[in-house]
Amino acid sequence: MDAMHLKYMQRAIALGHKGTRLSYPNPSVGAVIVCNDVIIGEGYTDAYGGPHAEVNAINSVKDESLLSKSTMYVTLEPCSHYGKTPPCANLIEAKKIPKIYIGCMDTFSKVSGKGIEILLKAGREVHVGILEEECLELHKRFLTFHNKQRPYVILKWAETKDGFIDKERIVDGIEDAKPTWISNELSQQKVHQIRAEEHAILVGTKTALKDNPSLTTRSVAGASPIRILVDRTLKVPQHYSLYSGEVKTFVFTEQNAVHENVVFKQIDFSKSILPQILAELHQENIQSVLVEGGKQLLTSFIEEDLWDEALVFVGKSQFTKGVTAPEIKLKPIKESYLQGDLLKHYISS
Ligand SMILES: NC(=O)C1=CN([C@@H]2O[C@H](COP(=O)(O)OP(=O)(O)OC[C@H]3O[C@@H](n4cnc5c(N)ncnc54)[C@H](OP(=O)(O)O)[C@@H]3O)[C@@H](O)[C@H]2O)C=CC1
Ligand SMILES: Nc1c(N[C@@H]2O[C@H](COP(=O)(O)O)[C@@H](O)[C@H]2O)[nH]c(=O)[nH]c1=O
Ligand SMILES: [Zn+2]
Repeated sequence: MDAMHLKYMQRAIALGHKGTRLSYPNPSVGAVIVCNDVIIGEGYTDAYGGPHAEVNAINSVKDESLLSKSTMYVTLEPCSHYGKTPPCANLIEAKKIPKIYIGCMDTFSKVSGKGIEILLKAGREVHVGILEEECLELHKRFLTFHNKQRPYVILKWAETKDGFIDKERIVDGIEDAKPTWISNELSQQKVHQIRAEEHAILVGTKTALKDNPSLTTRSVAGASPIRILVDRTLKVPQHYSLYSGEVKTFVFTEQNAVHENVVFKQIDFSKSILPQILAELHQENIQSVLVEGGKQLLTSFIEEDLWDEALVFVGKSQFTKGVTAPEIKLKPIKESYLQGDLLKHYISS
């Protein structure tokens, strides 16, 4: 592929990343319009209900007469259906844009191939699969949500150099519950950034009991994800942070209960809870979930093969004993350093 096409698709991808989370439940698409090797328009998907990337890119072009001599680069197949806005494929056709380079197909059943069909029928030159891997990465949450009928699942934990996620610690007092910090401050800020990119965040009962987490994004600019707690018998005290009401919170339980700051969702604990939780999150239109622990909950996602990515921060300390870390029997696809902490990035096979 010509380097020029890659360069413009790269720009479209960068634009797409700007809209992540804001566009839910729409995918955050990026689009660039080029005429005579000059970018004359660009855009990304607005917050839900607002214009799609292609519309914003077309509207940003000052001299509309150039559109009939231009090329559009768009990260995802243009839509072909009437949702909150009319189909982008029809607009591209109406504006007489002759060439369209598409990053990846939209496998969402209402579009899947139909956007491309409109453009081909209109006699346009269409190329599909430019920087496809990067475009699939950009749209991973949206595509997983529609293809697998569940949110994109990211596992995350911090472990010591010798493989522990916590010290040996008995918390009966409950009042003093707080996490044992393993990763450094930079990693903790990175975690807040990761939280800001995801739609929801999930923890198990013992993590909530021992750590009293807030699960917010307080050290970065983005919004906090919807908080989700698994608490079969409602052991977590209601003066704990998860009941603060500062962020929308769901509690999956077997109990029939009511609290003004959380939504209780009853599930059947006599069978695997993960498919039930994921189905309910799908129902709630939640496209991604970050699972932050603890060991039992993370391990069940690994054993039931219901995960897509894992992020493991390895700190410098050693505990010798304590709560052992979950295990992923794969090689990381990437390793990077954050001021001495190692961040291992796994992709489910
Ligand atoms: N370093 C790090 O990154 C992190 C460390 N931690 C640490 O991990 C420890 C907690 O881990 P762990 O003890 O494994 O506890 P979890 O947080 O995984 O909670 C376990 C409890 O949650 C419920 N539960 C979890 N998974 C399932 C499942 N698949 N099906 C049904 N119920 C489930 C059960 O509750 P019930 O028994 O009521 O049915 C279970 O006893 C703490 O010490 C915490 O500090 C936690 C998160 C991150
Ligand atoms: N100990 C530990 C983590 N612990 C995770 O962070 C949660 C606390 O979140 P918050 O209350 O928002 O600060 C805690 O319950 C657990 O899920 N995370 C890390 O990145 N590094 C660490 O060393
Ligand atoms: Zn569209």
